Amino acid sequence: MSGSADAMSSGAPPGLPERLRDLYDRLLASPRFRQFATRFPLTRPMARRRVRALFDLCAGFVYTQTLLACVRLRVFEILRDGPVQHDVLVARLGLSAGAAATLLNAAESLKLVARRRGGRWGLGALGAAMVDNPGVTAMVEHHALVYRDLADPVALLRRDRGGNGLSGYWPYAEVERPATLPDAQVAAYTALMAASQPFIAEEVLAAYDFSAHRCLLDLGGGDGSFLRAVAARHPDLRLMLFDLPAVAERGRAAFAAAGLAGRAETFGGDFTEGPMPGGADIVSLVRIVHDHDDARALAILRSARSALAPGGTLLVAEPMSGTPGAEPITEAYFGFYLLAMGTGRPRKAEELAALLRQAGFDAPKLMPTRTPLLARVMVAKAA
Ligand SMILES: CC(C)=CCC/C(C)=C/CC/C(C)=C/C=C/C(C)=C/C=C/C=C(C)/C=C/C=C(C)/C=C/C=C(C)/C=C/CC(C)(C)O
Ligand SMILES: C[S@@+](CC[C@H](N)C(=O)[O-])C[C@H]1O[C@@H](n2cnc3c(N)ncnc32)[C@H](O)[C@@H]1O
Repeated sequence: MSGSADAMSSGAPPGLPERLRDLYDRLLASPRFRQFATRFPLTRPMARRRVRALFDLCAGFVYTQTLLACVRLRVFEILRDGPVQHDVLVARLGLSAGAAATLLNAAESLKLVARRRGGRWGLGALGAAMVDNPGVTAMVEHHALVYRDLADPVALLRRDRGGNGLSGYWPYAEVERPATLPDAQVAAYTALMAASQPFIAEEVLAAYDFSAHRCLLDLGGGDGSFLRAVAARHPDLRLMLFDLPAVAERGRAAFAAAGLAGRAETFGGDFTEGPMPGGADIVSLVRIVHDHDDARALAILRSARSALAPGGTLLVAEPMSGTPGAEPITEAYFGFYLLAMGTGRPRKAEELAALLRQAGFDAPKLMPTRTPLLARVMVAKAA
């Protein structure tokens, strides 16, 4: 991994004066120097790492599509209970021997599957993480739409706001009155959010202890998946869900199906306008603020503030810019994703904290999360 970390930085030794850094960049950009560095034994390993890192950037889509093929052909499900003989696997994939070999060799190189003794295939280190991981599986499928918008990245950048597919997938990002959206337009994204909620909820629950609270209001809470995850850990907590009417309706049905109708209330409306339901001593905004430009984000935070008495708690959970080690995820992935969606941007913790203060919250504090690249958690108090 050190190779790719090295390639991630500009490569110049840290602390190098700007003038020398310019020189260093010019050296690296020179084809003659690159040829020399590839020949010279002491620089050759570094040169190889750079070639590999650049090749990975060139080939990323092929790696992605290898994963998609494995998901669609249910490779991880087939291998979940143990290694399978090559011929049996090929038959279950329904591919020719040659095509199956191409897929399996590619998947092996990407650590999705692994060769096992006796001509069998088992799960690779990364393939194992795909087993019973419906959130990531759903995202892999969802990326077909994301990459359609990114097929012409320059056109997307020139348009500046909104792709062709994603802004329609998240219609609240583009319509004037999102509260009027019908069920048909919220169903797909609500299901995607529900499927991917477990890996966010786990991070939040490990970072913040809800046991001191009586009632949690989740603003933009989707079908209530986050609230149900918190409820499972905190049996005495009352739950309130606020989302667009069509989404809140899905939440109401899901609470009833989970036997939580007596503990959970649902509210349909627009969280940029209010009014907000009262009675909560903690409000959560999970994967919400980064969806919106500053003015709307501020309106949502003010709504959250209006739902709380002074001293009440606000919890914001989402991926944030400036997370060490997560730069390609926050800057490249979520940066482009939100550009294609048409509103919002990943914010640095300090930028979020400034918005929170503007909206009437004090003492914003970043709580350590186990996997900050998936989500960070900021907590603040209503002033
Ligand atoms: C000693 C032994 C036996 C082993 C030691 C080795 C060891 C420690 C192995 C670790 C094994 C392990 C625990 C692996 C765990 C792997 C996990 C949990 C992997 C999880 C991966 C998660 C991924 C790839 C998440 C992807 C998430 C995506 C793509 C999210 C996209 C979100 C979007 C598009 C959100 C949209 C919402 C919006 C619109 C922005 O608001
Ligand atoms: C990215 S999803 C996050 C859902 C959920 N919090 C999660 O993390 O799984 C954003 C949510 O905000 C809701 N939303 C968007 N605009 C809204 C508005 N103006 N008023 C209320 N809810 C809104 C959407 O319906 C959706 O459920």
